[in-house]
Amino acid sequence: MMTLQTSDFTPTLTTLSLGLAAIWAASIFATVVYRLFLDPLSKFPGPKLAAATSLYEGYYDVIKRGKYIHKIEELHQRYGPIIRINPHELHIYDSNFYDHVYNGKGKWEKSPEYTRSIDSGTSVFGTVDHDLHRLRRASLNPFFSKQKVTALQSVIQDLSGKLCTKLEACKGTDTAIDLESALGDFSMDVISEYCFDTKMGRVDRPGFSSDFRSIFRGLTELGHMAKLTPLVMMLFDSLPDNVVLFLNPRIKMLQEYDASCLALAKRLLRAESEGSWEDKGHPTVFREIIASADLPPSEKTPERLQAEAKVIINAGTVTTSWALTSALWHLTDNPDQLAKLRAEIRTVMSDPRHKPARLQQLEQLPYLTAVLNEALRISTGVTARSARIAPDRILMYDNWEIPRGTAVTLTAAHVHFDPAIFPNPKVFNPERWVGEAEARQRLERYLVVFSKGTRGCLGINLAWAELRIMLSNLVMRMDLVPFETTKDNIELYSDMVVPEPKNYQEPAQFLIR
Ligand code: HEM
Repeated sequence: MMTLQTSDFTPTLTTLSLGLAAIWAASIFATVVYRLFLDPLSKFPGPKLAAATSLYEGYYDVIKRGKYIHKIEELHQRYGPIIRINPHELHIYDSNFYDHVYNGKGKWEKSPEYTRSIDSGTSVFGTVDHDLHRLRRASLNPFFSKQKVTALQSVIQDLSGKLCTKLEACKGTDTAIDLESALGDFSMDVISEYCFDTKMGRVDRPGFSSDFRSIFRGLTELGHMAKLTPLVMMLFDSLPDNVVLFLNPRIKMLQEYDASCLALAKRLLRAESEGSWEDKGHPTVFREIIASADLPPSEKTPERLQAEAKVIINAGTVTTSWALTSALWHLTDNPDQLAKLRAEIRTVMSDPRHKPARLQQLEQLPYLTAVLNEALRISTGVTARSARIAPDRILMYDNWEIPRGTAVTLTAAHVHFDPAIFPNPKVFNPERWVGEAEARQRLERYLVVFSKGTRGCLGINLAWAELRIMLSNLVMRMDLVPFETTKDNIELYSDMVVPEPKNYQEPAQFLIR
């Protein structure tokens, strides 16, 4: 009788493996050949390696930690104002072209490569399709209008007052405060109370040992890897909660927040279906979505509401707290500017502890606006490239025809540091925003920190209200003195979705005097 030996299989398995490897290599070869010679984007300048594979971008962003933003600038100097920076994306370095791509005219989609680095596609932020985005955004817009923010300013005032009182308790002590985290706690409390009528009580907690900075900055670490392959986020999302917690125990706070958003969404949906909805007079984002007559039931599931809550809190906290931290560091570094700012605020706030100024008064102060414009410019908000795609038309840049459906980006930081628009761009100079209305408006066109157009920031009015109220209360109530903190803790060094300074492991710390 014939016996079957393991070795009888060996040639077959080897042949099979080799065959598969050959098919895989051939498909990669074909993809590269297509990208380099046949793809409509192949006519655009740029390094061939970047056109052939996303690993080129990955090297700068994953291995060298968020440095593609600077490499792209270098590539523009070599190849010109429009270049292909990865197999699917064109990048333009021309501040005057920003609002040709980021605007509200015609259909604009987002690129899935970008959105998947932050969101699974269920929230307004992560929506790729133009029409679905319009529908989702329309239900939220009224809630974030200027009128609504002005009406709900007491939420911001109360929390700002609480944080100032807590900071004042450290006056004259040697407690060094991680200001970004303290301000992050404030922003998170504002958003959860303003948007969801839920108190997180982060400012109320004793002490300043906040987990805010490590959590939110840590969240962006996966972003660049997720851009390279969808598998990263799929894997991360499919991990059970306790595994995620084991890998990063600090994430607990966000898990609890996610769970409470889901519970709240379920409660409200149940109340709606039972007709027991109790109107407490404080609108919430969830209620706006549930009440929207235009959104179909599939848009009102608890999971969708939860996704919206998550993205709003993520988008609104690190950004606002970083802009404030940057403003305060630069002001302490420029005592003349701080004195000028205080003199202006004093005209509407003679007793900061007991009678803080109203938002409408603060909005009339030109130097306060100038300081914040400059802080927003130099701190630059979001560093991630957010591509826009015109799905139905050819775009023109100079004599270049950009095929329909192509991902096109400009980088906000390149505009904010363009010396032709902002001379000495690395210098904090609020004075550049003071002057004739016409010149100021011209300059404001280039402040793109909130992006522009249909996909621009949803929370811009809320952000401005927080910035004005918090900065004016802080500078009028105390002196902040940087502690072991230099520009290396503040200046943009890497793009980790949000700006990251060189000394990113150490927070910007301040003593209170
Ligand atoms: C200084 C503070 C802020 C800055 C610099 C900022 C910046 C931005 C930028 C650049 C975008 C566009 C991103 C993209 O193109 O993909 C954006 C979108 C968004 N922001 Fe803000 N943001 C700030 C505050 C806020 C606040 C306070 C909230 C909410 C409470 C918020 C909620 C959102 C949402 C939901 C989106 C997505 C909008 C959409 O896709 O329709 N942001 N933000």
